[in-house]
Amino acid sequence: MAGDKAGDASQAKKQENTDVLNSTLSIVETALNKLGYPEEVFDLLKEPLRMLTVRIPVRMDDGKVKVFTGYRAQHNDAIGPTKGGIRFHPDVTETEVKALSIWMSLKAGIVDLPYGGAKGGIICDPREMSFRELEALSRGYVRAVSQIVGPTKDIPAPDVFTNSQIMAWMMDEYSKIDKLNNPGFITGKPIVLGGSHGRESATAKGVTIALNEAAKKKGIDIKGARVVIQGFGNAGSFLSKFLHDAGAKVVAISDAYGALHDPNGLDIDYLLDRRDSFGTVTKLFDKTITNKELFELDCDIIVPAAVQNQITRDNAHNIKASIIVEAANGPTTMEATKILTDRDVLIVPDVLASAGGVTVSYFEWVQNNQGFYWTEEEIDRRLHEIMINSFNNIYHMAKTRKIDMRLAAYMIGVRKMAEASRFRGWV
Ligand SMILES: NC(=O)C1=CN([C@@H]2O[C@H](COP(=O)(O)OP(=O)(O)OC[C@H]3O[C@@H](n4cnc5c(N)ncnc54)[C@H](O)[C@@H]3O)[C@@H](O)[C@H]2O)C=CC1
Ligand SMILES: O=C(O)CCC(=O)C(=O)O
Repeated sequence: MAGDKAGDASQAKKQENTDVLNSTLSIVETALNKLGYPEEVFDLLKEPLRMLTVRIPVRMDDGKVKVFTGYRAQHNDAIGPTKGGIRFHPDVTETEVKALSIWMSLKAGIVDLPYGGAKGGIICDPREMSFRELEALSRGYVRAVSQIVGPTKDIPAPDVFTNSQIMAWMMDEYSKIDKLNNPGFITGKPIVLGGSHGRESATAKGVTIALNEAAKKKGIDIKGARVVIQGFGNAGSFLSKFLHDAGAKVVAISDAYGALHDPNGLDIDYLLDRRDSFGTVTKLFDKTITNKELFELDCDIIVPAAVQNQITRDNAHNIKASIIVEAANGPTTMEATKILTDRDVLIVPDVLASAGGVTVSYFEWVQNNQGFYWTEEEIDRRLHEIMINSFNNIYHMAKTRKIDMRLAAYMIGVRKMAEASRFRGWV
């Protein structure tokens, strides 16, 4: 028995930590320690203030009722209402939603929005559901969480496998419950329902700005730079277009089913034309490579824009890029971050690189509240200014403190929330 236990222990030691909540908390704790906050601040921030689990019955097209499980985590509302997307994905877990809500708090801190973080998720596979079933699920989720959300409480938005149509159904359902037309309840809506110009492409635009800044630091010219992008959904597809139009060579893209590679650069406009609404395109091709092979391709820049834990200690040593810009939430493990940083690969962390989405969501909410709408040029100008300042603050802190950009981003992201919690007398 003792021998078995020793074997189990060494096995556990060998396993890489891919628990996103656990990893995030260890960086939050380090950031708070470095900023000189007492342990009680970490104690407050290590769990969402509220975590609601809901069960959503939906009558499916075959006449049977299927009950889905969903979550809404509200991390910290010391600064203002909480904000964050809703994910529809078969792999959603309570732990993942908690981690995602903490990342939202950090993003809001980094780009200095008057929000705390939140996130929602439903365990489902929308790729296998009809339009009608998806509408029923979206409306059911809003009814289930309606007590804790609202334009001055918690404002949802799109994330993986959710889009402006789903936001529209959710807004309509909330407006019925609230007996008011309430566009500020949710962001990422269609423009005709109070959506903002530029929200659909905002995450990718923010990533592009961060990528450009990182390339300047590394002395890489975007024109001709070879870029690999994982994920061809909202973030990945717009990003491929922006980079292609800027003269970069997008040599590979992927979706959940595989990847396409051409060392001479892919025909991005053709692929954009053929992708479906879930960001799937590789199924149309015979010659594909795997998502695993994708990360080991010859290239200058990699952008993971799909799901978490894609760059791990198993592939970090084989990565050839000198810049990684994290459009996805949590794509790189802590061990991989260390391996890559030691190899002088510049990692622009998710909480900075992907903050363009929530920034333009904030603009959408402001426009809904004031009932006066801005042009796309206005949105772009404001987004550029915020992303460039945020990038440079974090880069500067990383350089002066001799730490990686992830820790620097966490230090900047957590500070305002910790201060607001202190002023309120919570800690
Ligand atoms: N949509 C937004 O505004 C924001 C999105 N993000 C993050 O960006 C990432 C992508 O989100 P979206 O583009 O909105 O999602 P999406 O649903 O539009 O697209 C997801 C893409 O990832 C691919 N994918 C899904 N599972 C995969 C897997 N296991 N392996 C490889 N590829 C897989 C899909 O095929 C699709 O191409 C997520 O991590 C999300 O949290 C971050 C900030 C804002
Ligand atoms: O647009 C928003 O409010 C949230 C976007 C989001 O979920 C994210 O940044 O991960």
